[in-house]
Amino acid sequence: MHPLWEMKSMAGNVFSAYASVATSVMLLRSLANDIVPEPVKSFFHAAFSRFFKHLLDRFLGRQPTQMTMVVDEQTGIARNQIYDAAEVYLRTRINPDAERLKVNKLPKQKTITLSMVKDQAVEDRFNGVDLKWQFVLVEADGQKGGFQPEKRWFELTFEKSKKNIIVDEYLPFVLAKAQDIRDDDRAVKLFTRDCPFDDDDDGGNGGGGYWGCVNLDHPATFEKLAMDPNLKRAVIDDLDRFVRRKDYYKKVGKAWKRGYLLYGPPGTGKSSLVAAMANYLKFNVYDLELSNLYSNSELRRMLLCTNNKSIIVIEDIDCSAQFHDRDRDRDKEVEADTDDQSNNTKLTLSGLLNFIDGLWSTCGDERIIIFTTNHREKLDPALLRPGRMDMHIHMGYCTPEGFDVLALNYLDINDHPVFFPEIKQMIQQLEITPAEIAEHLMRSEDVDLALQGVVDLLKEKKAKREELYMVESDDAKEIKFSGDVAKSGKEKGKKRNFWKSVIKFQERAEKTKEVVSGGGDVTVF
Ligand SMILES: Nc1ncnc2c1ncn2[C@@H]1O[C@H](COP(=O)(O)OP(=O)(O)OP(=O)(O)O)[C@@H](O)[C@H]1O
Ligand SMILES: [Mg+2]
Repeated sequence: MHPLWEMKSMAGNVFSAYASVATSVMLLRSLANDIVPEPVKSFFHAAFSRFFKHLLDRFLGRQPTQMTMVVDEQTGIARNQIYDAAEVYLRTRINPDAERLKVNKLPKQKTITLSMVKDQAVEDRFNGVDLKWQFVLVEADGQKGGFQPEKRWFELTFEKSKKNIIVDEYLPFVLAKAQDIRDDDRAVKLFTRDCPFDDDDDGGNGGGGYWGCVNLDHPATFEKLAMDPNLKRAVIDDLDRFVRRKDYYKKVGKAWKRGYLLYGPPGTGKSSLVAAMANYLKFNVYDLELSNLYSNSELRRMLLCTNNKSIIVIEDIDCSAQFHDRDRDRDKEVEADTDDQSNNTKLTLSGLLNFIDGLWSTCGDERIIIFTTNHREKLDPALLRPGRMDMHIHMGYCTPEGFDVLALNYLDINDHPVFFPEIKQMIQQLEITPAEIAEHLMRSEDVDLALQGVVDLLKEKKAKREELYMVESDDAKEIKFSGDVAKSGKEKGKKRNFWKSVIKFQERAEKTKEVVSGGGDVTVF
């Protein structure tokens, strides 16, 4: 056959095949039209068109359909939480090789932060979805008529079909992550009643008018604490368990709070342990001085003005004279109740305990309450009852292991061939506090001189103790109270308030900073 005829007949075949397929499709369509209900039809129609569009995009090498969400800095007059969270979160996503970055540090921030510059983009990936954030900034403009303030927003671009994942999972993830980062960077605050400042500008009601606060820049950490390693581990584990058990507390119907009683001689690190706990958990500390309070209602008001994620510390609970006899307290309350003055009863132990157990249980999360005492034996049994304080922590005299921690902390040394064995041997035989040793370790920058100071201190102590033994049989009691413990100032009622000294120290540091930076132009508050 002539090739031209051959082509013609092939074209004819193709045409007739196409015509028959088209007829069948039309037939099927009209059949389907009659049988399949309208909603099902439109569902399949949308699904098929999406599928074919996707195939076509793939085939032509086109990007799948993207969508962009605009995250404005403000929503109306309020700040947009997603914008703020994105700003914080994206710091962790910025490519460190970027050619331009913004660098910031606020006065109360602990670390320097990097942030995006105008038009910078940051890529992210979440559950297999690729995302791109872009920071857009339109500078303030006073040229064309009215003043246009600076406008900032983020544009978040991703594959359109993943919108639900972004809204339901990714953005909540960004919000939570940003909160974690903020918590990490947050300076721990110390609240006391008569603090001269109130620099609590974080928008919370942590002060509530009753408390003044400063940043707690105390360097205490668990690593620096000289205490029994097993006990230290147990305390850290207990804190970890406490903070991660929110749901558990809810399930068993218990308030999410925990109580610790720290006891031991003066200078063994009880207050330092509280500061270490606060730094570890990033919880604020409220120093509740009971001697300043006169009624249960005042106490209740103060406690209600404390924030979640906080430690309330009541130092030297044994020194609060009114807290010795609970029965007497109860009698007083009954009297007051009959006078119809129940809200203004005198401050009592039962008032405190009731508040901790009752009212407070229903308002407030993640609270830790810590009592410290030098004399556990003097405490009201109500405080010691099992279940009242969840953990009793004994801070004891310095041990050889404790000395290792102190030497590393104060002198940066792990060992010393001459002094270490001698010091450790004497420490084992004596009752000496970490505070006393720390004080001597700080006396010189010269390692040998500092260690020699500790040896002299220990020898002196040893000699005194031997002297004490020699006369003990005559009149033990009298001699004991003329010894070191009595001279510590504690027994004489001149106890130094740890938290006030922290504030004083920080005040002094601030003033020194002003002198250095202000060239003599000092402002004294
Ligand atoms: N266990 C310790 N580890 C490290 N340093 C300690 C320890 N105990 C005391 N110190 C040092 O001694 C100082 C005083 O300790 P701290 O105020 O914590 O003792 P305390 O037990 O609270 O005493 P007090 O019963 O008098 O309140 C601390 O600032 C710290 O430098
Ligand atoms: Mg103390």
